[in-house]
Amino acid sequence: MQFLTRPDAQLHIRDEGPRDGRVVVFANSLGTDLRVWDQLIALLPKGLRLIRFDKRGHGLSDASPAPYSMDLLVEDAEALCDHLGVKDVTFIGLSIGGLIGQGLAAKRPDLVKALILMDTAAKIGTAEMWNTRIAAVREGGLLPMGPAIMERWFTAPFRETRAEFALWTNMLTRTTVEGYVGCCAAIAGADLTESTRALTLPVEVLCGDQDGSTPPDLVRATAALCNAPFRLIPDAGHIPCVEQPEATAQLITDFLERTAA
Ligand SMILES: O=C(O)CC1=CCC(=O)O1
Repeated sequence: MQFLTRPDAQLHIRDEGPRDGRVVVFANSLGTDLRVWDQLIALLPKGLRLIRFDKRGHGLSDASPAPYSMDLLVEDAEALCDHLGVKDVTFIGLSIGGLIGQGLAAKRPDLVKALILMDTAAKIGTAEMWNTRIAAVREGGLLPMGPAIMERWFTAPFRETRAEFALWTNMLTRTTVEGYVGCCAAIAGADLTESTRALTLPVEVLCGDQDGSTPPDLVRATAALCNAPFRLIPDAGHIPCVEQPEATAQLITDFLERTAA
């Protein structure tokens, strides 16, 4: 078991692949843990060093008391890279993980040499929307809102035909309330428009064509903000790495080839 000790929490991490391989760091979405990358990672080229982590209150990581700030979540990712002694990483962030990636690339250009933003934006939703969700989760937990969230995460064919769908629902609804609302608060307070506009590293932006959480037009606008190519992934909702791992892995592989040292 690998972990990172932060002042107020132990974070579960996974660091796999050759030590001298190109480093790729993954950051998961709200309500998912590092297993969200399992199928995708199996399809990536061999020889990469693949680093993943569970955000606070997600997966096996400790849930420090909410609320969290985006600065804190970016510091967690920064501490992870510093702890493992990696620089020049390619950072792949899904949804809130993409916000973390944008924040880290702006704060520590020495750490991040290339960025893939998946189903994310420089600003996601409004503070009012997130505060409503925080209140609902504090009141009733995650179980009641599971079905509505799943409709945004996955397309109807995936929800209706794939036996594994129930397990992804479990992943969401078993997320700790503290970790979930803590991350909602971080999203509510994050507007990275200006710092993302100023990014100069290679960026590519991907989005499921049926993403109901960060719809394609929102994600496309963030790609335009940082002059990055935007690619739609067909037949996918908010979590293309689960729903379309082959297509997503191909796009990532192409990006890695284009940005090889
Ligand atoms: O819960 C959702 O609707 C999806 C989501 C928004 C931000 C994130 O990380 O996931």
